[in-house]
Amino acid sequence: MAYCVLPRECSREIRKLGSSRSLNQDGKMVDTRASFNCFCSLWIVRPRSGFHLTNKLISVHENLEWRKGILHPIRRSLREKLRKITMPVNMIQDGDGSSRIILTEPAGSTAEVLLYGAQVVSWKNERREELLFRSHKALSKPPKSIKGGISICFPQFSNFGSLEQHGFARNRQWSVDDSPLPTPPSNNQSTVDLILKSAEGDLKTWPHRFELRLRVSLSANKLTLIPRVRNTDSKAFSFTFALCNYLSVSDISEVRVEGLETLDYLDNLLQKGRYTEQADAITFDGEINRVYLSTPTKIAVIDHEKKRTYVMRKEGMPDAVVWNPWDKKAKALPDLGDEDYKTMLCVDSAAIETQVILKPSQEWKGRQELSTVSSSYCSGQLDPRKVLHGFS
Ligand SMILES: O=P(O)(O)OC[C@H]1O[C@H](O)[C@H](O)[C@@H](O)[C@@H]1O
Repeated sequence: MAYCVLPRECSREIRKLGSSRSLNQDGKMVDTRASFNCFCSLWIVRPRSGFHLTNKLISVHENLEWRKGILHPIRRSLREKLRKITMPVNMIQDGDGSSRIILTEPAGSTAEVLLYGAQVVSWKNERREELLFRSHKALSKPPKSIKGGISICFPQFSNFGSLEQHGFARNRQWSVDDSPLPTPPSNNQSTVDLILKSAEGDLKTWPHRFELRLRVSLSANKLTLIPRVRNTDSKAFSFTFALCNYLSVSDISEVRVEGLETLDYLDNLLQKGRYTEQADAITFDGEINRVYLSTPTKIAVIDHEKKRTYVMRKEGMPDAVVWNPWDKKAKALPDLGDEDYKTMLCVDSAAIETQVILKPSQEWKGRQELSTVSSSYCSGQLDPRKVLHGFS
């Protein structure tokens, strides 16, 4: 059984495709008692409304349509029409009871967000290439979040405090936010707003009432995350925060991070001691686990082998964490494949060194934009001007 959120604007187009029938798991038309037109005009189709959708319906938004009882690649004329309308947000309830939201946009890129932990577990470009790493040994069952994607560290980053590693927000069930940010999402952007409110159980370990919101927006070649924390308590509280981004890279030995040179960092491998980065750019030949402090708003992760550069822009999160476990640590981590360290790099947006302090009713807001560009070479060297300044 699937939940499916359909945009009202799509209904006319889908009506043209449809009949008063639905699809079964094999993509074959089956009779339904109600009319297809009718449920297309609803925003949210819930099981209790009597309509049983299968995940195949989602395929409409993945450039497939059904004709004569089977799925076909979508016709260009229809695709053009769908391009002009706001893109849909689809929520799927999987067999194991977990819920995932699929974001799509006209150029063809997609993202997947779990309600569990508000974790982004997939971001694919228009060529269907996965841009986020996911462990081969990821434990995908709650209460442990999946190792990979983008996870929320709140109210504590890592072990910088007495709570569980990275805080509890990534191990809680979130909901879709029905009072989201007032600014409407812009055109050709697919957005979902999620919320986590303090629960009685968590007040025992972290005695502060809060609302944590996350907006995830997908547009062509760009994934934007906007976290917000509101103090709904009667006393002030403080927290650390991070968006833990597992980037997929072709070979960690060929990766270089620019934008962190000359900065001070706390080295988690050396009792959080403070050091100054001496290298021109960060390259990798062993375990690294550092919190770079007061970083610029733009950081580039250059994957030489793939000729792809991730550009990260961030606001409200002055620090940046760089983590790769390398071979020994990878082997010791139960939910990471032994060789996985070669194809991943964590570069996190974070607020760690200076805790965020919120008085009652105050709100903190961060923003992170991830995009990719093709890396260019000039006599075998990367042109840093292009990477850091030329692709806005
Ligand atoms: O394995 P996780 O709990 O998801 O954490 C993954 C990593 O996140 C951050 O980058 C920390 O600096 C690391 O110390 C930690 O191991």
